[in-house]
Amino acid sequence: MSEQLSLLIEPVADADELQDASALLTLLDAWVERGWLRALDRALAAFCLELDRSAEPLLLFSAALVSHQLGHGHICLDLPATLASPDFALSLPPEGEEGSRARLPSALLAGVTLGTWGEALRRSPLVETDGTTPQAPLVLLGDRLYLRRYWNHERTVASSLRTRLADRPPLPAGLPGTLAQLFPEPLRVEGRQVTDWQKLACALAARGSFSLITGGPGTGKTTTVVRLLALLQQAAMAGGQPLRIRLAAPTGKAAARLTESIGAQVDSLPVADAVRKEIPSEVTTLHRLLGSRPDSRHFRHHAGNPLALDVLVVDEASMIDLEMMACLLDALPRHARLALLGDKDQLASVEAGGLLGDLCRDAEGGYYSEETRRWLEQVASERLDDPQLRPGDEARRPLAQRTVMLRHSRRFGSDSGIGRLARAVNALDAGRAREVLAEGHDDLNLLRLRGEHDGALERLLLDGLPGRAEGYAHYLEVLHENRPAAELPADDPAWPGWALGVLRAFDRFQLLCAVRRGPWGVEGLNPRIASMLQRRGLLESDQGWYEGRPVLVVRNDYSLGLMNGDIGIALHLPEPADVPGEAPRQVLRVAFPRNDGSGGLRFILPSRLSAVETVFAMTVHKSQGSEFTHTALILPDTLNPVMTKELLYTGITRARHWFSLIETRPAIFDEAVTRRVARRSGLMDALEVEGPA
Ligand SMILES: Nc1ncnc2c1ncn2[C@@H]1O[C@H](COP(=O)(O)OP(=O)(O)OP(=O)(O)O)[C@@H](O)[C@H]1O
Repeated sequence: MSEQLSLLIEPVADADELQDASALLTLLDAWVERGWLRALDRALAAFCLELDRSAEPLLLFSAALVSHQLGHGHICLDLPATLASPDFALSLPPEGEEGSRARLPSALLAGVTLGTWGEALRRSPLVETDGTTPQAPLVLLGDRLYLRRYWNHERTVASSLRTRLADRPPLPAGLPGTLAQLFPEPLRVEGRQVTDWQKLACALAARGSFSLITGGPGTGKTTTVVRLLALLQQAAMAGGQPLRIRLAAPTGKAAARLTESIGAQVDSLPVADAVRKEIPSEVTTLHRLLGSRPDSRHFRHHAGNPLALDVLVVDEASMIDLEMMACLLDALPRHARLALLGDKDQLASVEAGGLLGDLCRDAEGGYYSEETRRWLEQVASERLDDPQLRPGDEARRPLAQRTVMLRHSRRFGSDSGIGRLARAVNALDAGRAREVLAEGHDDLNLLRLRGEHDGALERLLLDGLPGRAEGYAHYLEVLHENRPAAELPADDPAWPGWALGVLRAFDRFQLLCAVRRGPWGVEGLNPRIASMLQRRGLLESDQGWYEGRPVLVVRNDYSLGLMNGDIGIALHLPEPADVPGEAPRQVLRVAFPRNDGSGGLRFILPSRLSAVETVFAMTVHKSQGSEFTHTALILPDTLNPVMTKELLYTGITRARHWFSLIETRPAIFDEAVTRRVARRSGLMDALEVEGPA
């Protein structure tokens, strides 16, 4: 054991890292060695000490923590939240090290108060507090400490949104008539006429140059946006000038899914063919839209070279991080309309600063001003009498006037087990969630494991829910049973047809994990599942590259056309024969969907893939933007900071038809339901005035 580690494990009674900079750096070194901090976090503290040799240890510690928080998706260090519960707020000890006896942030911060912390930061020349030290690497805004770059991003986003929120572009001509044309029938849910939020969302989005449409799975976000585009395009074409419309999503997988669902919806729009033709169904990734350049954080499109478009719709907006949003707003022409769609209750982006949850803070209550409410009721012929709605004031809540929450799920109605469970979890109601699990819904399945080697796990993962839902044996059976004859030439369409069938079959089941490490994390379960499948005779091997290995791309690779989140499967495929007439040689290649809406595939040699992981088990974070016919979520047997209701909600709502919850210890689920992600940013403070409307 290194000397630094032993220092950690035996807490030194009078060691006070907050009195001595070198003691602090030694402690940070030890945290880096344990994987508690990134080397980058420690380097920032050291850099601050280089800039100011007399920097106080508390300042250095704060710098390391700001950087650490960025790695956990928080764009700033929230001082009061950190002091209230240091270890939870900082996610230390990290996943897999629960119960560690190491020195914890709570021990270090025990004697620190909000007052003394703020004073220490304000005393430092490295912290800007009032705009007079533009070179300072850190910025303190109220009780939030930022790295300057992220503070700049937050300011860019806030100021661009403020400008857009104040815009009143000309209303599309004949708006009430077009709304009635696109929504011909009043909305009835369970026999009762209710407010048609889709129609209201179209109206609000047509009114401004920025709008937010949030809703859970199947609430009609895609339907709404297609009708919005029809509305805008019909009006523009009547004026002789079609709009340039672009659609985008944060990941390739989400873009592919949306391309498919938008295509189907555009076909059934009640508008003239000419209008329908001017509504695109191809959805691109944000990186492609902005023109990403290899090895650079900068995009081809920016304020100096704006995007050539009039309307931009971005789906799965919960996955957009702050930096991407800043780049997007920068590249958006001043006159263009932007609509963001997503589910505010999902986990935010892994990158720092998930925005959607923040921006939709008021969505539940509506907070429409009297003027907005009257305009909406008039233009859409709808009544806004939902008891959840609260009155608002445009000056205090300008964003609320551009936000609509869709409230009726057509996929998960009131009797759907998945829908009921998702709603209970979302409401942080553990008791209700337990009741739903016990109600015996056909689309829900609860498996409580009796120990690590309970055979029920293998049965569920391989065979699914017999007679109802598939497990992993299914796609391998498709692989083996539908394999084309070996003598078919390499260019025979049977090969891509087979590969596509295997990929589709794989989509029918996915195991999700809350954590990466340990026996119940992806690292423990991936090799276990491969060996289960090999023992069944469904895989030829469970090591290295083998036929049937499913892989997840974990980094964009523009040269191969692969995006983070793409899933491929290794298959033996024929090479063109060297000698005509000879049987083709079989080579292992990985089949990936093209994800461009074409339904095509690309086949890549395993040796060319550098950033892929086996994906029998996938983290919930990585599953965002995807849906699987049967989704199983396995929870670990210890609680850790990632276990929150957002994680559970995101996992549950990845299920299209069946959801299985696998518990390794019961209390973990109940505990996690009551905990929520506290993302800290100052964005809403910059946009809206807190307090009663
Ligand atoms: N106004 C409507 N009238 C009839 N059917 C609708 C309407 N809105 C939505 N649907 C149907 O409900 C289903 C879900 O709608 P949609 O795909 O638009 O929801 P979504 O919120 O985008 O879903 P997801 O969670 O998959 O992103 C679709 O089958 C769609 O055709």
